[in-house]
Amino acid sequence: MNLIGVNPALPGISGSKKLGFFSFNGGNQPINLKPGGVYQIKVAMDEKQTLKLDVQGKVDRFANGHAGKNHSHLSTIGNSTNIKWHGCPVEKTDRQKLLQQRGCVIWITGLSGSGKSSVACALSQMLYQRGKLSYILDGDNVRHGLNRDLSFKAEDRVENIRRVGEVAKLFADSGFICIACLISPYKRDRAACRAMLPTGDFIEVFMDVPLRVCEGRDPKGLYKLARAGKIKGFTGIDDPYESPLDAEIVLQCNTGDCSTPRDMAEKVVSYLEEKGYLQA
Ligand SMILES: Nc1ncnc2c1ncn2[C@@H]1O[C@H](COP(=O)(O)OS(=O)(=O)O)[C@@H](OP(=O)(O)O)[C@H]1O
Ligand SMILES: Nc1ncnc2c1ncn2[C@@H]1O[C@H](COP(=O)(O)OP(=O)(O)O)[C@@H](O)[C@H]1O
Repeated sequence: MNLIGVNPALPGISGSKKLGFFSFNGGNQPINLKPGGVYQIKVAMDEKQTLKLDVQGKVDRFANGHAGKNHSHLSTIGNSTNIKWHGCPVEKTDRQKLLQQRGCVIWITGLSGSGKSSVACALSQMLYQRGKLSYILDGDNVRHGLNRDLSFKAEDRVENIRRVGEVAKLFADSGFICIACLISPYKRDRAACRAMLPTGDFIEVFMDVPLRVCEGRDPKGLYKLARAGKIKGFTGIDDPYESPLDAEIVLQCNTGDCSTPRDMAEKVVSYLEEKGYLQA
């Protein structure tokens, strides 16, 4: 932690005072101490002449990905004016300790029929068997409720992804491993969802399955209808899909002979394990 412009008379602090700004995960963030809270604050200078602060007690902590969280002032966020973030003492880290896992978002993108839902279900099952909590946000399912007002025209797909991204962010903040599986055809929208989360917590999984394989499966008969012109704007037929170039995990299947959804999910579990998401 690099402290900038902090009042050195820290031990005498009382009431609610903003101490200044410190660098946390790369950004300058204010620390607020609450009236009535008990804090032990150690200040030390390291060999690089950087002030070090060690605060123990109830402190408002900040994490990346909480754009617009302002603990002291009224804010305008989009069309919402005069709003103020309400912090609570039980935070993400506390929930994660309880669950013995780290909240994150596994974002599975790919064409219709590429196997997104199958991998999501296999992954959720494998995590459950290990005692890890996950929740699936499946595009098809979310369109049955929260996003029932949205169509498949470009601007509605954008809104679909934005809403699911925001919900996924909340799940991750709750400590869950949130598995979002949507076509999510536009790079920009996936990048926007990535930007909602702390670095590393958005794990993009690309179902790299070519159109001919997906079309060959066609479990819902939708490709057939799209080819017949009965569905307009179908992804991969007459609507675009922008493949990711920087996905954390690529699950490939070039032929009809693919590895099973379970084997694919295994790769995601290994990634989570390696990155420390399966422990607090
Ligand atoms: N025009 C069009 N294009 C693509 N897909 C269509 C369309 N119309 C209906 N469907 C069915 O909707 C499912 C995709 O919903 P998503 O919310 O994941 O789509 S998107 O991310 O907003 O593009 C998708 O489900 P999956 O097959 O599970 O991907 C389709 O069954
Ligand atoms: N790895 C796989 N190998 C062979 N068939 C698969 C595989 N994954 C999924 N499928 C089949 O492909 C079809 C589409 O799978 P689904 O998971 O619904 O894809 P999506 O959610 O991307 O539309 C289903 O009939 C499913 O049983």
